[in-house]
Amino acid sequence: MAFMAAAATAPSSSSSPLQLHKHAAARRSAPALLLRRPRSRSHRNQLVCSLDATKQAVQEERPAAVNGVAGRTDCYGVFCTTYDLRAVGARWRTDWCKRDEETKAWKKVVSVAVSGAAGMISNHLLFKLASGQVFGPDQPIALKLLGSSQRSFQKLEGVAMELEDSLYPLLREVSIGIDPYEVFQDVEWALLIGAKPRGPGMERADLLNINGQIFAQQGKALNAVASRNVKVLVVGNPCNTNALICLKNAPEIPSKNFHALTRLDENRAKCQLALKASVFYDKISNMTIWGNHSTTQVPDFVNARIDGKPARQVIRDTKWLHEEFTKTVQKRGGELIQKRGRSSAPSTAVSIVDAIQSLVNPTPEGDWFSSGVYTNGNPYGIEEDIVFSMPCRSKGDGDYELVTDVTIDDFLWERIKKSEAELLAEKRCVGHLIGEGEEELCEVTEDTMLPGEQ
Ligand SMILES: NC(=O)C1=CN([C@@H]2O[C@H](COP(=O)(O)OP(=O)(O)OC[C@H]3O[C@@H](n4cnc5c(N)ncnc54)[C@H](OP(=O)(O)O)[C@@H]3O)[C@@H](O)[C@H]2O)C=CC1
Ligand SMILES: O=C([O-])CC(=O)C(=O)O
Repeated sequence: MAFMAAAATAPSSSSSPLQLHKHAAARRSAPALLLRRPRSRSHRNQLVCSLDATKQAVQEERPAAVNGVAGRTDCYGVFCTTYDLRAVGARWRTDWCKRDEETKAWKKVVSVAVSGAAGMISNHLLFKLASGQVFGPDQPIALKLLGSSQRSFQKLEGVAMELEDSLYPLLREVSIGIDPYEVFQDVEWALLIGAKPRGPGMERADLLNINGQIFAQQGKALNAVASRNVKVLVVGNPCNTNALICLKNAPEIPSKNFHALTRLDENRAKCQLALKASVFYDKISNMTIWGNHSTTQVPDFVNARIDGKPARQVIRDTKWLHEEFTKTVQKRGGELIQKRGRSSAPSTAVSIVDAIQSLVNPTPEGDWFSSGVYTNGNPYGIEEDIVFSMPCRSKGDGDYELVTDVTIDDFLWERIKKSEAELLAEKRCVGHLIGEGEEELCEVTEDTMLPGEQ
């Protein structure tokens, strides 16, 4: 794993951050006064604004920065840059202390792991995370980027360099690696995006198996090294079953902390209702996606509201609701792939932001959001022990409760059961990954499709 540090409050220099680092490293052999860039506000206070700063800095100095090599925990780049205070001068010291004043209200750094960090979705998401858009403008962040192979390590370095060059003040640390046991150390959030796409000729069962292995391993790693209250959002497909595999392999982490992303589907459903009702998106509320993130998902127009009124009072076209709306949402991902040639990435990143924000902010009164969550005592009569998208509310503490005041009519129920059956079939395919039987029990149905597959 390699470390980098945010350039935002680094001293000004005509060198690039990487050059700056090399310069600092070159100076290291001289008995110069070196200061490693501190990572937290309180740490920075100690190092920069107190009289003992320089002494302590010299004691704390880490080994020379080295460009990252997979499997090594060396650091490079501006995140682990050492600074020569005498060279930088008094003016910079003053600025830093002033900045420290400005950041007094900052919270403790939140540590967020992202797998598939060199992929398309992460390409959008990481910059939203680093900017403060997700966790808030007073929330410094450490990003831990996970790739899958030696080959992807170089790509991760490129991603890290772009983060470095973005000068985000809240980005306190970036580390990259390919070993989940290293990358997930003490993380408070794990956004599991990395997964293999289904290749030509690959059976659905093969995809479940290949990606399932990834999520079994990552579940084990989270179980071993992550924060005991880590929140896990599984994006990589098939995300519901991957989330199930992940949580089953992490028995020491509450199952309730695991989510499969169905927020993109919720956003798509809101968009379609807004379009049909000719209202702005923010008028659509109480939108549930039931079930699997697949073409069997059930976008719920029965409980959805438009401008506070039941959707069916505003949209009188029942045929459209039953047929077109449902199918459009179910197949939106596939349609997009046909038009764009690749699966949705920016809108998925936005929906990941929405999903996190729904957990870290209180849900607006009377509203709810959808998430694929573990069915353990659910009030709807859905089979237990699967990951199923359902309506949730949060107090903003990272946790959620299921919403109980929903109506499930025959139309919804019939479709919910179909999605449930699909998830049960997927679960039978991954029995060997969750300690419940053999792969041979796998029988995938025609309906078992990702939104991107048609
Ligand atoms: N739930 C939802 O709503 C949606 C889910 N998705 C799913 O999200 C996933 C990612 O999509 P996208 O970013 O576009 O895909 P990309 O192919 O662009 O990126 C996937 C990334 O995952 C990495 N990866 C593969 N295996 C692992 C592993 N074991 N650990 C860490 N990283 C790994 C790959 O890099 P490398 O192999 O080089 O490490 C690659 O960088 C897909 O499964 C897609 O189907 C997409 C849209 C919506
Ligand atoms: O199938 C995919 O990879 C894309 C996907 O999940 C979606 O767009 O909803």
